[in-house]
Amino acid sequence: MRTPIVAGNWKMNLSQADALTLGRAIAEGAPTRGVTAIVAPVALHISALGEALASSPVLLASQNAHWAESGAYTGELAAPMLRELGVRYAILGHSERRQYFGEDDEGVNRKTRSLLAQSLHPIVCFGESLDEREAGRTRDKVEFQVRAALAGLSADEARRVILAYEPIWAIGTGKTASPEQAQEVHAFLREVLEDRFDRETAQAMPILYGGSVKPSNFAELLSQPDIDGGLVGGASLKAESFLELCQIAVQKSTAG
Ligand SMILES: O=C(CO)COP(=O)(O)O
Repeated sequence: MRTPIVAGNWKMNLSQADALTLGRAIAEGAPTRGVTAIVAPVALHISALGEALASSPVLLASQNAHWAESGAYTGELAAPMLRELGVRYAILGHSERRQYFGEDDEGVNRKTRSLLAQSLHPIVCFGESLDEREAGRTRDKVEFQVRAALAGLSADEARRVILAYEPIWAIGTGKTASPEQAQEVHAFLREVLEDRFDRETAQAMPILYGGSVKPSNFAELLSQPDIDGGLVGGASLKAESFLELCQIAVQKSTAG
């Protein structure tokens, strides 16, 4: 069975003092089993958070990482540097990075392949815009993005990747995809993964949903068979709601 995942993407929020307060509260309340809890602070705070979370079950993610191990890439973050600070995951291809920083499918694939080689787990984001959904192009878009991100990977490598379906129209808007809308896309992705790799790999890979996830809608989203967790923005910035999401995930794993 796939362990449910609750991943908090803090985006460009919180002073270091506030990030530490939040991190400590999450560390204190996080369940020790039944959920993989992950937080992604801004890079500046990763080191301090690493210490605050050290003896807790909460794992650290970066919001980005470069493909190279080091070199002349001003402003970028290398996987070995992140690993040194205890980071295990890196969010790649978030729609905000695609929109504002020119991240594209080719770059996401390059990062995915090199981060796997450098022992980080990529959390690969993708999703359709409102125009694409309304034009009936959701499946084409997500299939294209997922195939592009996973190009060149072996099945063993793919199993170390987390996918995150984030319909752009649902991010930060308060509009969540309905559980049925999200499940339809997740089930379709499972077929794409089976076609691309094999059935075991398709079943093993976690597919998260992201876009206005909160405690009031998470249980229903998670009750869908192909939704394995949430990539959470706004609701991850408060310990109470993040921990509530973790508890909902634990309920799913003990029930299923
Ligand atoms: O972009 C997101 C997570 O990566 C979703 O953000 P919200 O949960 O604030 O909609």
